[in-house]
Amino acid sequence: MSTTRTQVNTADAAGAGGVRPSHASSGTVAARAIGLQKTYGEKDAEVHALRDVSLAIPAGRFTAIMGPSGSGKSTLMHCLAGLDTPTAGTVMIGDTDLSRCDDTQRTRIRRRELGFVFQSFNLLPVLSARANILLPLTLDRRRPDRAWFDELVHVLGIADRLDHKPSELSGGQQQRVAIARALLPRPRLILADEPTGNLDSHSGAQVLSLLQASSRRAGQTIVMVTHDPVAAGYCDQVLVMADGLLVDQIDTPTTDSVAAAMLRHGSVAGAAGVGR
Ligand SMILES: Nc1ncnc2c1ncn2[C@@H]1O[C@H](COP(=O)(O)OP(=O)(O)OP(=O)(O)O)[C@@H](O)[C@H]1O
Repeated sequence: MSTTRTQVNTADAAGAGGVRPSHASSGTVAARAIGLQKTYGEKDAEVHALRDVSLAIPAGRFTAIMGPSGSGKSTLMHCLAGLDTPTAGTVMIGDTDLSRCDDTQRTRIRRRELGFVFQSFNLLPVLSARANILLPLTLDRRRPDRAWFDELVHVLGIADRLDHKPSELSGGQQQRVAIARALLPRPRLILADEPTGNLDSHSGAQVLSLLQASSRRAGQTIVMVTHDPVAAGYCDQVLVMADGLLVDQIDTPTTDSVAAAMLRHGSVAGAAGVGR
């Protein structure tokens, strides 16, 4: 499908030669996509999920990715996470080019540097909530920070659900277990695909405050896909996707500025999440 959309390129902005985003004062980039393309299917069934996306995720900041359904947000997250291989282009995590890593190196980066919260939670059904939260550290033979574990399960409201299996938890509780699992190892980069999608407004606001504090206090880099302008208002910047392209960037977003951008780019503002 051809497109007349104007493309934004934040990779230039945070790299050489461009206008640096005002908030990226340290200039450090946690992750970068360069000319990223992802095509699913073949011939008549081809879907260009990512057409040509270049962006820089500033370190220590909370970034939202927004855009209409099908615009390529999840595909971008999966490519940034090294879970999906781009058809063309490069993903850099810090200074490491993911495409040049072998499976062992990629696994090490995923375990040591990245944390994920997916729409499907990806909790192991046979394990308790506690064991699920501890799993990334267990696999990496690392000891958990007990105080941080206790704080996380308390703030996320799952302290009394730790001995339950995922099937014994509500969708919102499973989501909060997945968030605790992602945050406990204190990864440098957290990729969260609609982390407040299954939560009521109170729990959603708590999760967003926790994510915001993780970037402001602990310097973690967080990238969150959301459809919700209120959720995006917790972020330092919003990147807007449409038709597999990055089409807009909003610095120091507010609920109103995000809602206006969503309407401009064809999303239904406030369709989901904590804004209702
Ligand atoms: N495994 C796949 N095989 C074929 N097409 C796919 C696959 N995954 C995604 N797509 C297509 O790629 C496009 C982008 O999908 P993606 O899930 O990245 O969009 P999205 O912006 O995250 O959407 P949503 O907001 O609805 O979650 C869509 O047209 C989708 O149907």
